Amino acid sequence: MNPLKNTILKLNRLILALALTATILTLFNSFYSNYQVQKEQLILQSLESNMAYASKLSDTTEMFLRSSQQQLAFTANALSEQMSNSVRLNQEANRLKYQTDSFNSVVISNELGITKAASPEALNLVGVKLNSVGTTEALYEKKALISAPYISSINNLVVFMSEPIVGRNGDYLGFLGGTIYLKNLNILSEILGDHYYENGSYIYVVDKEKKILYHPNISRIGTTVINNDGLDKMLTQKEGGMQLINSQGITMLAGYSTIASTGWIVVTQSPLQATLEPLFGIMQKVLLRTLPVACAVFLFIWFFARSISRPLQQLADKATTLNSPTVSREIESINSWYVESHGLKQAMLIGVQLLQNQIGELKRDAETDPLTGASNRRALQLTLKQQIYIGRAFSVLALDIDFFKRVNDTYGHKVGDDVLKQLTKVMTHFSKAGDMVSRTGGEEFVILLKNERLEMALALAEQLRTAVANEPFELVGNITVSIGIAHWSPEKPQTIETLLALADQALYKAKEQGRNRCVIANDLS
Ligand SMILES: Nc1nc2c(ncn2[C@@H]2O[C@H](COP(=O)(O)OP(=O)(O)OP(=O)(O)O)[C@@H](O)[C@H]2O)c(=O)[nH]1
Repeated sequence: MNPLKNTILKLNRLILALALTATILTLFNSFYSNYQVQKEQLILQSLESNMAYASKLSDTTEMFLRSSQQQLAFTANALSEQMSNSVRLNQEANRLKYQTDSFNSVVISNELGITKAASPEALNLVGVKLNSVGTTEALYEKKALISAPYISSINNLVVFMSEPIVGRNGDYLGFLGGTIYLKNLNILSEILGDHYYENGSYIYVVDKEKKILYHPNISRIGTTVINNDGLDKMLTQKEGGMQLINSQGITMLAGYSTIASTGWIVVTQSPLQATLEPLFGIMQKVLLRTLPVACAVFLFIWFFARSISRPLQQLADKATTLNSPTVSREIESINSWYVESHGLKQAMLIGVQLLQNQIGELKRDAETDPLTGASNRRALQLTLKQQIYIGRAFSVLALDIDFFKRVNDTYGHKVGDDVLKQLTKVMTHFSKAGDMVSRTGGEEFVILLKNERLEMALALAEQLRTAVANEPFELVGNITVSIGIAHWSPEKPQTIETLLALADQALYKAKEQGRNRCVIANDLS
């Protein structure tokens, strides 16, 4: 087992991991960016609509205040010669109170602050000297005023609007005042309350001292806003939008606008959480739309990466079986469709060719006798093994030159070598395809004959012996050989050693019997 296989990641898996990681990261990135963009968009939209709303409401309130002030101014002017006419004063007070919804109550006071007329009359203020913040300020300032909120003499939280009454000669004759009861149904609550909407959004109005003039929660009217991290900025910047945490600790998206004549600030705000509520649905849609594309991208990357890795993997597989005889053909059939894999394939093919040539050469060297070119004993052993393994009958001829020593002694070793080479040629000429001529010793040879019958082997041996005897060898003339014949058959199987020993024995007999002859071995077993 290859231990590397357990520790090193397979290219296929790496590619799969790469494709998966790339897809997930892309999906996550697109999802996250989308989420951020959508969130910012929703926040921006909410801020803008709250700003527009606050601006519109502050304009409306400003218009109302101006028109109320004009009404007071007009009436005050009309009363400049009527201060002693209590009937007329009452009429004007009632007209101002009932003709419009501008004021919850109306008072007309003289230059000493004593009430000359009041509406509604049930207040019973006529003849009373008013000491409230609004009336005192009106008497003191003697000009058109809108007061800060305060608790009135009849215990109402109010804002007091007043206009001085001036005689023809410029004498100060008193003032005409209209009161807005902040905690009761009033013109402000009508203007602002109409626009109150659900989902936690609301409108409130504060004055410069952060005192609440209008709030959908009546109990908060008249209280001072604390723990609101945005209000200070609103007071300095007059108009705009911001994210803030309100006094209840809720994150709000607020639009604000200052009413120019009073410095009051109209704030319209919506909870961040409510604003972002549609985000979940939007992101679900985004996910549903992105997912199929992401899957397609994943499949594409995976398929493409696999196509890139396939030839490399196939070449790597083949690299482990370079000694296989079919490896060249198998490498050839690999589809190397891009330059690098093609280069690798060519390099492997050249390598395999070189390797196989060298293996072939080494094999030949290892199995060949260098002098005669015949097979050596090792090659003979291998072929005999194969032959026995196949189980088909065959014969072996053990052949030895007669009196070869004399040849050497007479003509020299070199001539002896030439005789050995020429004899090998004669034997090769007589052997058929598949037969094998091998040199097993100095001047000893073994011929493997793959014919099945012993008689055939004997006949061939005789022909060979005769041919050698008739063959002229240069300088030496004629030589003879003796041959021992042994046979192997599946019916009488023998080991290689026994078979060769039998052939040698037969050869020995041939020598004994006078040489230049063929002898069949007796069965030793
Ligand atoms: N030239 C040459 N001679 C060899 C080689 N190998 C062995 N010989 C010689 O072969 C001769 C064999 O001699 P012997 O074993 O006495 O046999 P022989 O003279 O052939 O006599 P018999 O076999 O009994 O007929 C020896 O002189 C060896 O030196 C070789 O490679 N080249």
